[in-house]
Amino acid sequence: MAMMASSSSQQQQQNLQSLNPNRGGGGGEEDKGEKIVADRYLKRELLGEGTYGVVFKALDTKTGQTVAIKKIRLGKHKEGVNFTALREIKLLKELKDPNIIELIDAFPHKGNLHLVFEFMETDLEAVIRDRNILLSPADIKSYMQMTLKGLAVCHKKWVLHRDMKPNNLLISADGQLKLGDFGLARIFGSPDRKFTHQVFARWYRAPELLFGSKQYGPGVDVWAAGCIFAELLLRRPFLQGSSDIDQLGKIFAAFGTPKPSQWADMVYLPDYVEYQHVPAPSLRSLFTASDDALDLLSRMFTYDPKARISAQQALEHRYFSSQPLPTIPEKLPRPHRKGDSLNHYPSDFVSQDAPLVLSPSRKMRRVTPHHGAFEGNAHEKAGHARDSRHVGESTGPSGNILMSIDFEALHGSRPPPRPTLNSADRSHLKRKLDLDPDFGYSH
Ligand SMILES: Nc1ncnc2c1ncn2[C@@H]1O[C@H](COP(=O)(O)OP(=O)(O)OP(=O)(O)O)[C@@H](O)[C@H]1O
Repeated sequence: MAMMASSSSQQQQQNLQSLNPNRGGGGGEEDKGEKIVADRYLKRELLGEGTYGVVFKALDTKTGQTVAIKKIRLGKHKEGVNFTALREIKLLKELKDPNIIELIDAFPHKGNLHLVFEFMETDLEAVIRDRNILLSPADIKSYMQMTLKGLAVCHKKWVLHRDMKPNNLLISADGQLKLGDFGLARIFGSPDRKFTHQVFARWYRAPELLFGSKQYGPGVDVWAAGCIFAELLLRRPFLQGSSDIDQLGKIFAAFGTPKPSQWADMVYLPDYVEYQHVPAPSLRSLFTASDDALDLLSRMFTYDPKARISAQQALEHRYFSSQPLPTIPEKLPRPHRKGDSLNHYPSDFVSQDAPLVLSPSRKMRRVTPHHGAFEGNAHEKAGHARDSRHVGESTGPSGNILMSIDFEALHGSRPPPRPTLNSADRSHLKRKLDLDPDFGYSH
């Protein structure tokens, strides 16, 4: 339901005005030029660039509060933000909860939509990457509890996140974790697939999405939260697929290829391809965690989205009521200053023996330009595998999962050798996952 081009600009501004009834003036905000930001928001430094556009720090002169303004390129939405999007933004403004980042304001300026959020000191990715931070089981429990609380509130209102990953889990000065970017994927469409950001989002994607499901639900966020749980335990991203096919391969290597009895609807999904059977190793062989933690993790990683635990049920799991109780947010360890840990990798970062954090630096993630070679759904990436509808058979004599990244195009060099993943060799599985793709990020 795109807004009609003829009335778009004025209508958009009138609608956006309605998002912020406190702001004076009518539909002529763009005429005021730069002042529209300065009228209320004193622009400070650039904080970074994400999937939807740049984010800068600003001072809200009305309240004295420091805020983060996300400037959303309307790009393909040149005809304006559609009415559905406006309704959704309004809904997000009403979504107030201690574990959801507050959308304070929304307004158009110079053809961009500006979303004003409360300013947050750091994010969970920075915490996970900071080698100076020791995360106790109680700390991990606390971060997971806050993540699930935020999710449960949104799911209760039928809002999905769809882009859960550690850098979207922002942390305030008092240690509260808040879900950021909520609902943006639904409002503005899936993040621009040409940006490398998407590559990392894949690591958190649920199997039903990788198989092309169009009718997915809150389970996709719970799966992603499971990946974040795993990442907190391992201190590195858990399932780092290099393509959608490879992502599914890694999921199946970790949890076993799903049997029809586990997920009957799987075969009907649009991009379903058959994988060679791999048995499930025990979770205990992959994670060092309590029985309660592993039980919850396995419920969050349940294949059938209908059988997967909900965010609310997860909060009621005994993991959260058993000892040790979650650390109170103020006492949680955090990096000293935003970005510090990211700019100064400790020497053990490259050591083979140390737990490796394999995602690229934030800088690279923000500004790396289009690399379409990364993208495509499972169907497309299956290539000849799709023709036979049997990935395990079609990927070579050893049955290796198809690798679809053009490393030469990306980095001008061959990728480092990669381990194969659909071997059923349990004893080596954990090591294989550990070794997995440091595919040239440091190039
Ligand atoms: N509310 C906020 N307070 C402080 N910094 C923020 C806030 N929101 C975003 N940022 C910072 O702005 C930068 C860009 O954020 P943005 O959310 O647009 O993208 P991202 O999270 O880096 O990547 P992606 O778009 O893939 O999620 C990041 O450094 C992020 O930490």
